[in-house]
Amino acid sequence: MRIASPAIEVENLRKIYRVREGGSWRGRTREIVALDGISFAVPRGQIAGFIGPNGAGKSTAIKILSGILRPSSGLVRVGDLIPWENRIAHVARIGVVFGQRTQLWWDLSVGEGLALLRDIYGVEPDRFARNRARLADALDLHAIMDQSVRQLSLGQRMRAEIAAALIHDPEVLILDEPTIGLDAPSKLAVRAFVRDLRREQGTTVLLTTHDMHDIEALAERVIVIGHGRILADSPFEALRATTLSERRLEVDFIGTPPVFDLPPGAKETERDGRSVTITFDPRQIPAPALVAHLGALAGLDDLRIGRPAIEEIITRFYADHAS
Ligand SMILES: Nc1ncnc2c1ncn2[C@@H]1O[C@H](COP(=O)(O)OP(=O)(O)OP(=O)(O)O)[C@@H](O)[C@H]1O
Repeated sequence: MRIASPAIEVENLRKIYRVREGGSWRGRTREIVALDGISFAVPRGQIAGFIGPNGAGKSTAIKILSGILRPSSGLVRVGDLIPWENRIAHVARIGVVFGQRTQLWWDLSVGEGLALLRDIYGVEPDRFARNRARLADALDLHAIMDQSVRQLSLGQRMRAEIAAALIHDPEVLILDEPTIGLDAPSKLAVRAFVRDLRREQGTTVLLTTHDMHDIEALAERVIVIGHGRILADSPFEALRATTLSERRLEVDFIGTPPVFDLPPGAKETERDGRSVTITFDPRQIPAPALVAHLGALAGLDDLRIGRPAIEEIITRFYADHAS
């Protein structure tokens, strides 16, 4: 049996930018190593998060994957094609959404823009009609089909951008900050759409975002990049587990909290009015044992166990690898 090749393969990818010091053509050149030999593969049908702090090299990698930029060395295959060598065949197989800039034409209506893309990609009329109707339903575009892109709200424009990226049924969708600047309902709509797309069409998705809720909602796997290198590549839950096993217990008392001892593995980190926050390592002291220990205290009113927020996990992860 032939094992299907991954949708995206990246091997030892390097990109070095050469910039002139001081901007003058006579100045000395300086090298910026944006990608320092990254490797990863995304299997067909997976949603992979691609994250990292500012300047990590994400945009550079995405530009190479989209065929916009040539690497200095290394190998990339997207659906068995080398993006910068087979540009025309490559763009027919991928869809790209850049949250920060539009791919549509400002002066055309959404419908006209989709028709232009039909001609550019050579999508047959039947398939175009089916895709247009499906995307208009799923992304709620009917009311804005005749409106020019210039007049759209950011949320409407992002929905139109996603439709434009998918009108030709690409196998791979690259999303670069697809929820940036959107309000909460629009973010939820984009996430729900991407989830359905993967389930119904089996599209492979590479998702770059600084919104960790996008990652938590969508990515089965997270590739973390920093200083042009892969820092981690694992299921999101594994990243959470290796980064931080810490849990938090908030304890409210009816009056002023008493002073109390804690078992090993737990420590008091905050006292505020009637509440005390305790952080603990569940490998040393399981939550039920800690709760039982506190249950004996007088004046106990309420207990809440929580995990650190996802932003905190990622911030600590970046900080641990900052050198
Ligand atoms: N055209 C360019 N010329 C020179 N240096 C560049 C160029 N584009 C990016 N760089 C540099 O390469 C490094 C990686 O940048 P890149 O834009 O890929 O990072 P990023 O992870 O996308 O960051 P962000 O989250 O801020 O968008 C940075 O040091 C950046 O200054």
